[in-house]
Amino acid sequence: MTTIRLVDIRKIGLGVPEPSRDDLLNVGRDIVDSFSSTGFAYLSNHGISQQLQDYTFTVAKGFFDLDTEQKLAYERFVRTGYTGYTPIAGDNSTNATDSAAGVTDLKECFDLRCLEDACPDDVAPQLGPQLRRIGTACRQLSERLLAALDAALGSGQLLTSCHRRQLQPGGWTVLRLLHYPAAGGAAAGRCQTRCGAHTDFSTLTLLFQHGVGGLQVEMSDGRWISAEPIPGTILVNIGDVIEVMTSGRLRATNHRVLLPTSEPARGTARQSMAFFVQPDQGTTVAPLDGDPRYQPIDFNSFIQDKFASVYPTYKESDWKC
Ligand SMILES: O=C(O)CCC(=O)C(=O)O
Ligand SMILES: [Fe+2]
Repeated sequence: MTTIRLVDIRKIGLGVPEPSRDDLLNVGRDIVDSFSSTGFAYLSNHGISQQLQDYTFTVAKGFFDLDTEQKLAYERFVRTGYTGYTPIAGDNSTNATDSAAGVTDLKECFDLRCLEDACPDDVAPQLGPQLRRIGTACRQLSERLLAALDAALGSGQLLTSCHRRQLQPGGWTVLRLLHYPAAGGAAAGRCQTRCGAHTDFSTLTLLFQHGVGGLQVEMSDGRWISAEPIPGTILVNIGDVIEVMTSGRLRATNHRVLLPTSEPARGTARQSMAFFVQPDQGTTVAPLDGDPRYQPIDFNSFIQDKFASVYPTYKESDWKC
């Protein structure tokens, strides 16, 4: 049976001041090995402290527990730009893949695009500072992972050099808090799933799951396997960018979070956090080997088309950070 591998990244984790080239290559190979079977890997000994993660989920919960009107004052693409709050049914993942368009996600989110962006300080004073703290750690870790992948894929400094603006003006990387409310009784309304099946539009995604599982990953034979949270690990997956770069040798894998059908799981809320590592503005992504089956992607247009397909409220205005 295929399972998602666990990769010990201690030698390139944030506990090490500067990883050696050999360690980047060796850990990169282990990660690529895991990606080639499932598109995912659990990373242990990454160096992002449990306390930092736990407190972020506590602060996030405080924000999501606010009144809807207070959260809607920061509605993404309506009251704010790329940093902001997405209400339930405001972003439907499945629409990006066309496979089941019209399916509505029972989730709400808060995204941070640039560290200096305004956050809801009046109603959630801890949210901005905490997102900046964990966002900075995620950026540092992703820089290590990109360097390891560059070494393992033989791409020189290609990945490293097109992700220099993470959470800064000119970058597309984003940190997203997700909250899937309890779905007991009528709460689910017209929502049919927690997060519809999709691939990520990212290069890589770092996913933090807060205790409650439900994430599933599609294998190449069409079976879905569970990606339950493993304490102390971060789950990382490939997005569309790496699939194009490697001409499909590494595939961006479909994944989803279903609404549980039975109690008490249905009545239990779920929280997660995703750090979507995405190329800087102005990047064109092309297959490393020039494979003509994969057309180069202008990432600015690519991501805006994706936003337009998942966000009913998306407008192209002001995409510069
Ligand atoms: O909440 C999760 O575990 C998955 C979320 C996800 O896949 C996404 O937001 O792209
Ligand atoms: Fe995803």
